[in-house]
Amino acid sequence: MKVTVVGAGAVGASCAEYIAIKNFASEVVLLDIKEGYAEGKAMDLMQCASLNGFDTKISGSTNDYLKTANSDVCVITSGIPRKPGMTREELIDINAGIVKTVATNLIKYSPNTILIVVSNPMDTMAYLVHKATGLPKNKIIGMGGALDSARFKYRLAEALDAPISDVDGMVLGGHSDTGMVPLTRLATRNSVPVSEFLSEERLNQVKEDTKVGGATLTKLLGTSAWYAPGAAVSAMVHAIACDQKKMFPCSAMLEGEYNLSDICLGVPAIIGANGIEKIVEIELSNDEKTQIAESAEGVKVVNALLNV
Ligand SMILES: NC(=O)c1ccc[n+]([C@@H]2O[C@H](COP(=O)([O-])OP(=O)(O)OC[C@H]3O[C@@H](n4cnc5c(N)ncnc54)[C@H](O)[C@@H]3O)[C@@H](O)[C@H]2O)c1
Ligand SMILES: O=C(O)C[C@H](O)C(=O)O
Repeated sequence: MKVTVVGAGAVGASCAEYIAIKNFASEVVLLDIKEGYAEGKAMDLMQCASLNGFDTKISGSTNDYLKTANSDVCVITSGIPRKPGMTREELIDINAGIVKTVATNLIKYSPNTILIVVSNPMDTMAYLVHKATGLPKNKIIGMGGALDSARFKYRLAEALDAPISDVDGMVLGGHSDTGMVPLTRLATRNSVPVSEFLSEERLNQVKEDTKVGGATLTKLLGTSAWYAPGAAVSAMVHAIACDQKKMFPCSAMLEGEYNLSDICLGVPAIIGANGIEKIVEIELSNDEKTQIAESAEGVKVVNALLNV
């Protein structure tokens, strides 16, 4: 399994590190536009190999896409992150140009690759990659819901005073401060609905804290987060590499599912060797359906800013 990660910044390097530590990929290529940066990150990461016990070969490239040729999976993390006080949507002008160029370059050398889109505003960037590359819909996966669900579980465990491994839950909808739809109704602690343990008010607090998870970290860090984003991407790459058929909420191109079309939005999907192998349509309450529809409206407004 050969994986390329474009953008050797905070998220890209974290993603490469987690992929290597899990030892399922033979090769990871880090590519960045900044001269020598990806080579430096790759060398630093390779010097962890004997300490962390992995055999994955990590190499760096300054914008030379030939080195990415025949990648099975390519991850796009290139672009600018937000600063405190900004929304993800404000990144569109700069990131759309970067993501479009990067995606086009990647598929020139790896026409059969699966692309995982991370750069923000992610749902719109995934949509742009569909329009720019014409790859089949199973081959373009937007990463957002895996991260948002991990944050949801963190907040649920905090509220329950329980270990995170006791908790399960999922966040659908757009990867934005207002568009996320944490499914509190379906969240459980060891199969017991969390509403058995938490008041409606506390659950609403969990929901709100989850939705602003990225903004909270951006305020604390001065730039956006990277450890959990990197871990979320590596979990998805792992599912592809090992054909796990694991269900992740991810941004998928919809063609009628959830009554939506021509939009990439966070929905549950089975991820395996063929990328998005199935979009899972779960029964939602009327209130949840409304929230998903509103979330989709928000993403469509941002998509309309693209020249596609
Ligand atoms: N979808 C998610 O859940 C999620 C999570 C975290 C971050 N993000 C997004 O990921 C992106 C990266 O965040 P970060 O914290 O790693 O930023 P960063 O600034 O640390 O890294 C970005 C890297 O991209 C590189 N780059 C810029 N233009 C490029 C090009 N044309 N080709 C190759 N490389 C290029 C930069 O040189 C830089 O090293 C941001 O847009 C951020 O908002 C998304
Ligand atoms: O919050 C951000 O801007 C980055 C990312 O989308 C995140 O959720 O951490």
